[in-house]
Amino acid sequence: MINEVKQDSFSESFIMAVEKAKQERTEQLVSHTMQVEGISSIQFYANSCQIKTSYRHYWSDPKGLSLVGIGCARAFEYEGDTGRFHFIKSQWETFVKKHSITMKAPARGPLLMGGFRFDSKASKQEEWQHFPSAALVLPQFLLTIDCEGCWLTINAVVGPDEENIYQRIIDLEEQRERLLQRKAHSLQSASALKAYDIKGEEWKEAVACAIDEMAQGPLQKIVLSRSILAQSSNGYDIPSVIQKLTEQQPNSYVFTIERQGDTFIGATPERLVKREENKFFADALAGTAGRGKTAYEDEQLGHALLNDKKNLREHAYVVQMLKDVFAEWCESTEVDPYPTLLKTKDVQHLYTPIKGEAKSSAHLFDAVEKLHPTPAMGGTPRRLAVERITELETHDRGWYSAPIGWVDGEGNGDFSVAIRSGLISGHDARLYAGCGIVSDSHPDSEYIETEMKFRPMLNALRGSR
Ligand SMILES: C=C(O[C@H]1C=CC=C(C(=O)O)[C@@H]1O)C(=O)O
Ligand SMILES: [Mg+2]
Repeated sequence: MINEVKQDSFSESFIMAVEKAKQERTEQLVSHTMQVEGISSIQFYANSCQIKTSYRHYWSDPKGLSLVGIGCARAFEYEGDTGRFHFIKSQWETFVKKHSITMKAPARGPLLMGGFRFDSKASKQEEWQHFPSAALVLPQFLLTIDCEGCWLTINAVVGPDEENIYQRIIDLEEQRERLLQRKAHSLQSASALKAYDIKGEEWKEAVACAIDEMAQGPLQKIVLSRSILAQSSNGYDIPSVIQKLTEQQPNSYVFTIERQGDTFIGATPERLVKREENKFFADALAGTAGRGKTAYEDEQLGHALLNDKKNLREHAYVVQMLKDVFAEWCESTEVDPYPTLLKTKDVQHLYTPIKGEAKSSAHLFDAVEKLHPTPAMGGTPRRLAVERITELETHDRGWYSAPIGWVDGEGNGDFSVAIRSGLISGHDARLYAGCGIVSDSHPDSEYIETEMKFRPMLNALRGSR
């Protein structure tokens, strides 16, 4: 990897890499990171609308890390129905080794952003056509904002037969200047948003059917989701929607994955797994109540949730699964004995974080594969629940409730599960929300729970506060 830190040495690094590629007859990675000032992640994203590209990624976590990836220096994609996690892992490991990638700090420098489809075996519907079974991208431009500052990385892969070198450098430098322009993005709200229920009654019937099935076993829990369609006559201004989500959902991971003009976007409160060297972190987040209108009412609702048998059962399946999986590859695991509450603007959840120290060099993608889907997204037993989801749901989940996130050149990274989300294409936004169904669930109250879970996206699309 040719990586210079001098502020304006990108063109030198690029030329050196081309020379090396010609000498060694093999491709080279140029990755150039420099500190920048005075640009916000949303401004950067908004500026990227002037650049023609099929790939845009946004990620911000509740602790203050933001990543914006624009363009694609290399795509790692897989469309098959088995082995996708292993495929992506080995391709990225080979790439990292070949280019001797090292990081200056986690998430500053070469990293992948993207994710996976919920179920690689389920048949894909038209609306998800641009979203493969696995798709992670090394962005051409990456903005990293962390607690220490703001960095811009330019990544480019050059080959031995590279031509028009100077033109490529000029183009990249011009794009960099455009991305860093400091003019405030004027926020827009989508006017006249209309939301349509899709097959709501059918969904309740599917929930009732799952409850009946549980009486006979072996199905113990299943997460069933539904979809609604929101339409706006103006279309949507994605940077404005991101801005609303970050303002309204500070306890969530705000993300977008844009591919060929379609944008998968959301604000999820649920981490799947994070790796920091040999430490792994995961969240059990399942069991839901609404928020109160007053502090007193809110506390009452939270207290009732912490003592509600049905919600505690929904939650316990997730905690048990995380414990079992962590026990396989961690030598020590820490998990609280009782759940606490995690509150977002619209709902409160039962929450149990889990932490483990890996025995040996476990890879983040191995953890993602073992954990996905947890019983907060799929059910128990896992394989049966996923099969029944395909049969009982009437829409294609696509990337909803699937692992999305980032991984860097040293294997550190963070994946969440893409809930409280929707797929925007032109004037249409398809939103998704699901609920953990157990034997003492009631279709009508689960329906109300999905209505609460649609609110974060509906409010952000409307631009309301
Ligand atoms: C599947 C979703 O939520 C999951 C995460 C937290 C709480 C859940 C619940 O209480 O049912 C769900 O398991 C969704 O928001 O679409
Ligand atoms: Mg629930």
